Amino acid sequence: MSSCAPTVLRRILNRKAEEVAERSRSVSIADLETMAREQSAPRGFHASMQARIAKGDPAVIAEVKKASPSKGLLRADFDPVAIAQSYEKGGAACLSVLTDRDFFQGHEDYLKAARGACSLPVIRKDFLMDPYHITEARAIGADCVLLIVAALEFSLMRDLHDQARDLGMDVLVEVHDEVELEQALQLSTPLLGINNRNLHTFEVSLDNTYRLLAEIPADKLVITESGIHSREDVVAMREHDVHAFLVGEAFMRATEPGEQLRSLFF
Ligand SMILES: O=C(O)c1ccccc1NCC(=O)[C@H](O)[C@H](O)COP(=O)(O)O
Repeated sequence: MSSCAPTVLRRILNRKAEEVAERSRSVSIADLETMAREQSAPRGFHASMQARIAKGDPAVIAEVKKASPSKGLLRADFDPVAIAQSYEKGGAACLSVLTDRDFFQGHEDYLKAARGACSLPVIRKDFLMDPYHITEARAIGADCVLLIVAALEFSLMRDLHDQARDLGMDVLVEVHDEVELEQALQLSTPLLGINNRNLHTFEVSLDNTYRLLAEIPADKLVITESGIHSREDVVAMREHDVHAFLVGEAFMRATEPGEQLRSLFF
């Protein structure tokens, strides 16, 4: 492969732009707005995380993720309803559901099914890059959306943030390095994710969280994302005063994802 080959993040974003064009030909933004208004009120994603931390517990966002570009298929026996119920029983604060179809084998229906099967708030985990995506997120029932700084121009990211907030959703803004962090801190959302995975190279290092922590004001709720696999990882993060986690693979590979959550975190 030539060094000029697009990274997986670039390929995902190119596909997302095509997807918005395709989808808006079959479902108009006006139709999505109607569907969004018909949804039950958003469940408080930030509030659920805060409540766990206030009790001294870890706040775990448990991910419903069938496959990934870096690891391929994670779970052949994939039932979003059973997974959501298992996570709730295991002590999750919130769910993250991958809705991207082409790279993660996700689906919007998985979010609807998972949210309908439990009482937890749910983030739409996808590569959202258009106002259409934000309205669509609320229309399928999402309580929170992910905005990835590496994927968005700042002014677009700010507009998507404001749109999501106007729709009553929380926003998790995700960074990987210092430059991205500077942009993320210009948004008012309290939810700040540090991804330990470089989305261009797939390299994962928990040191990424430790390095960026010092630059983050105390009013932000820091969530460490990706590459958490053991109780030792959890203990080390908590020793650094990181109490919120987004975990996918380590749970998805377990027979009973919620039991795995409990054994890693409680
Ligand atoms: O997981 C991937 O391979 C991936 C590749 C390219 C862009 C994003 C990717 N993952 C998204 C995530 O951030 C993770 O699903 C999430 O943080 C959980 O990570 P893990 O616990 O390592 O499954």
